[in-house]
Amino acid sequence: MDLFSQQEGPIRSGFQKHILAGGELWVMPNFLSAEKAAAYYRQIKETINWRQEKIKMYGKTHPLPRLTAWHADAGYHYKYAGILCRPDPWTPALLEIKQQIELLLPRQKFNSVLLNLYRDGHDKMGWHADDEKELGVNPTIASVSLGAIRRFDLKHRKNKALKLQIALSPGSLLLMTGGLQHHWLHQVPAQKKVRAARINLTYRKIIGGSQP
Ligand SMILES: O=C(O)CCC(=O)C(=O)O
Ligand SMILES: [Fe+2]
Repeated sequence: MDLFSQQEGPIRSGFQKHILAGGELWVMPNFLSAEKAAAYYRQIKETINWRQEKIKMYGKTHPLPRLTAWHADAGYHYKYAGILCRPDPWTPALLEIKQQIELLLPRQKFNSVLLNLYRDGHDKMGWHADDEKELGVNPTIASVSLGAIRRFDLKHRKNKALKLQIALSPGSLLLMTGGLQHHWLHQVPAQKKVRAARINLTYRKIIGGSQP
């Protein structure tokens, strides 16, 4: 049994299945055409109210090394790294992309998206798992990449020999599901030679809308 076990044919064959040690990672490199990906990149970069969040570590505050935004159905707040995100409403582009992903995954509906803007190769995201309790057990997370190609690394939490590096190109769709968040960590490392910006959209399903 895996994410596409009841679904043969063109949808499944558009995906590369990468790992299966306790979790599943699927990549569809050509989810969006190059033209569509470029148009969404421009549109999203310009229309989103990007925020510079700060995190507190050892009593000191640091700016997050990327800009972020949180768009969701009304009432779906999200808390990570001590940051409380109040939802902004869906924009047409974010909703359109969500619907295109849901066509591939008929049993999965998302109610939120976390946006990350890596302004250049200095911006990054450290090792973590998307294992907040609001996502439930074994969540399916759908991640769309736009703009610059960046590296995406995964490592198994216990078995140091299990690791994977992939390049996420614009227009690609990556799915993380099964026990992946439980058994693996992921990161987007700095790549200081990269000059261009990258936008990443991670669609999620938050369980139980919470008011702060
Ligand atoms: O930028 C990416 O590809 C990863 C983003 C991510 O891991 C997250 O938002 O939790
Ligand atoms: Fe993540």
